[in-house]
Amino acid sequence: MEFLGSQPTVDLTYADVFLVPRRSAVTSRLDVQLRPGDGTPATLPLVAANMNSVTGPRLAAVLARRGGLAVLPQDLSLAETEEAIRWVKAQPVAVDSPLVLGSEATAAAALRLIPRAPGQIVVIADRSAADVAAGRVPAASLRGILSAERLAAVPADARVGDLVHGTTALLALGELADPRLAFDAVVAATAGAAASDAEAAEAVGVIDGDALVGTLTRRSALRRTIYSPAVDGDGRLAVAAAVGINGDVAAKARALVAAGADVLVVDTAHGHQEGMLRALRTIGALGLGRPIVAGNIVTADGVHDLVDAGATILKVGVGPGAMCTTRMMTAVGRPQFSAVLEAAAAARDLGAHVWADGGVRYPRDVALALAAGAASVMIGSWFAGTAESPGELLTDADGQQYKESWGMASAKAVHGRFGGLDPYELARKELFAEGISSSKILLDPQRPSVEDLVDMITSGVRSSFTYAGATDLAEFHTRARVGLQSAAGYEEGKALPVSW
Ligand SMILES: NC(=O)C1=CN([C@@H]2O[C@H](COP(=O)(O)OP(=O)(O)OC[C@H]3O[C@@H](n4cnc5c(N)ncnc54)[C@H](OP(=O)(O)O)[C@@H]3O)[C@@H](O)[C@H]2O)C=CC1
Ligand SMILES: Nc1nc2c(ncn2[C@@H]2O[C@H](COP(=O)(O)O)[C@@H](O)[C@H]2O)c(=O)[nH]1
Ligand SMILES: [K+]
Repeated sequence: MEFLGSQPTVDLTYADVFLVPRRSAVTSRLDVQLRPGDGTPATLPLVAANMNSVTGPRLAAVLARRGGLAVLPQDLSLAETEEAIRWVKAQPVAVDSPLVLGSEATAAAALRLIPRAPGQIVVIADRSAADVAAGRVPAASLRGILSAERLAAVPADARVGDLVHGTTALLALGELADPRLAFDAVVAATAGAAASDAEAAEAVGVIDGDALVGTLTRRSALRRTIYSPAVDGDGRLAVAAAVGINGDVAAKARALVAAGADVLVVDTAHGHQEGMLRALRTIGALGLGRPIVAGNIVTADGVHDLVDAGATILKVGVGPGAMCTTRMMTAVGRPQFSAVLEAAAAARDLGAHVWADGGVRYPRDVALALAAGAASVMIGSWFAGTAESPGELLTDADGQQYKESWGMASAKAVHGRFGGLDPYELARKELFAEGISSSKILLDPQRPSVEDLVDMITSGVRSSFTYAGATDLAEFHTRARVGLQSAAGYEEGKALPVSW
């Protein structure tokens, strides 16, 4: 990366800078390759943050299916994390995991599972209690597929079993191996289907033997032709898991890898501290054979010390997070663009990589983090406002759907993490909150799914690469030319939703 004009003398964040277009030989945005090349199985430079309001098994599976990676938070118990990893590993790679409801469920119950928005579907099946407990969906129990659009048009207490009409097209998983042919198969199977529920009519059930294993819509079949899933050595969806720096770090790291975690993230607010170095040496000595991400840091010194202790990827960012009050509480941190730039340069010299963590609100911020040298970009709050994040889907007084988010150093998170301690120890921990305890993250009605956000972000970033004349991340790192802008320059870049 180079600066347009002279090297800046103050630290910068994403809003301070812009990318300059330059002569390009890349003729199509679809020729761009977004692999982070950081030693993880990810094929996209996107990571979902290890926050309780962001990453759960459902979001992890959906993101990995498109090539991103999600980090299960360290606040889940070991048993919960192992169960989450097992669930992700059991999900289909080529088709979507089915969201299943019994016929007796109401439309309101279905709309707590999926938002009232385009592209959202639910499977209706009459399963036995034993099948429900085992997570099995016998193909014979399938009653049909309903879209959120249809569910939103009926009374809240309508039984979903009464709403399914006609038969759902079924395709065998074995016939869907080739992504391009699978798209055609979905189109052929749904052509001319009854259109009382147009969106559901464009979805197929996918069976393997006598079990329903997934669904596929035209959109998900199209996505499959564009993205490559992030998978482990056995071809199962990849997932990362976080550990803190306290407690029996070795036992937890070993257990997470034994459960199938593909990447370990050692995470604490102040990553450049002895406790972190100790934890990294302990984990390194186990020889687990997994990429080790560590943070958070914002300096080249931090990179040197953490890599020396065994980290292969550095998580960079102190204070930029949407739920984060660290800068206002402590004055500590660093504007994120400069933090990533310095850390990435130091990491490159050591053969290590950087994840830019926090402060991403637009696709441009992802492009700029990559321009600064990051291999991948971690997103928290933005992904909290999606159908797949773990929180309950809520509706505010204006009818807008939202989910709650909170910081991992907030009083709420600290209370959850240390609730088992005696009251005195808990009270001491609660003195140091550095995050927001409750925030409302609206679902974008046009982009309710994390996949919709991935589409939006990657299309922006692919385009950034071609403006810079880069076909892959390594070229983007060298070809990106960055200029400084005023606040007015930044404002000028925004679209105008109403006239002035
Ligand atoms: N990226 C960011 O800007 C930030 C991120 N976070 C996130 O919040 C979560 C919780 O992290 P964390 O609060 O570190 O909790 P942890 O449970 O990981 O514990 C942190 C440990 O470090 C010690 N410590 C020393 N100095 C500090 C400090 N300045 N801030 C925090 N701990 C310190 C603590 O001791 P003692 O409690 O006795 O001081 C404790 O032993 C993590 O996911 C973290 O990434 C939190 C803040 C900033
Ligand atoms: N200082 C704090 N930082 C926090 C807290 N919870 C999470 N985080 C950090 O934010 C990023 C995600 O950033 P976002 O802008 O995408 O939401 C996350 O990965 C953490 O590093 C907190 O309570 N305090
Ligand atoms: K902030």
